[in-house]
Amino acid sequence: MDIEKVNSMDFGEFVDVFGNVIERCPLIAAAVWSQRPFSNLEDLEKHIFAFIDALPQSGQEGILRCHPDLAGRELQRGTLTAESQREQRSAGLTNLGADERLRLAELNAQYRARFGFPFVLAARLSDPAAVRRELARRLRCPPAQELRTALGEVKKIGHLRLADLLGAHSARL
Ligand SMILES: NC(=O)NC1=NC(=O)NC1=O
Repeated sequence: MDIEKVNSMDFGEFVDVFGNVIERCPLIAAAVWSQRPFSNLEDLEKHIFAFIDALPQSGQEGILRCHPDLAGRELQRGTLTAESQREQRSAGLTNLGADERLRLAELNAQYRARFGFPFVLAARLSDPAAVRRELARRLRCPPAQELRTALGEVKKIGHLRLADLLGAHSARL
């Protein structure tokens, strides 16, 4: 899909296509649509990220809370979005042993209790051991710093999903 096609989309089509670039936050695509035309993938991505950066902290935390836990209940129940299912599978999280899954659930619960939002990490770039290591490490970070880190991961996930949608596998992360 080229950027001319993107710029020609009406509101409904644009939100249909880009509504899950940021997990379960179609409002972001809806808000960004009115800023078209976009010069290229990077420009579209820049507008999506600028919307996130401009939100108050409560809004940013709301975006994080739209993310399903890694190897959590939604994965077990099969209620993940298609993108999230693919990402979690590619990270090797769909066939963990019971003990590994329990360990992650405990760490996720500790993380959520401390920060008030779920642990978010671009799973596609990761694997079970790295997820556990990062979760244990970030659990000890100061809240303000952790919010920034988590939003950075949301952007990495968004970048990868956009690149898939527009077929431009840009190397930059
Ligand atoms: N809590 C999360 O990090 N969730 C996710 N990361 C991904 O890359 N996909 C997800 O669903």
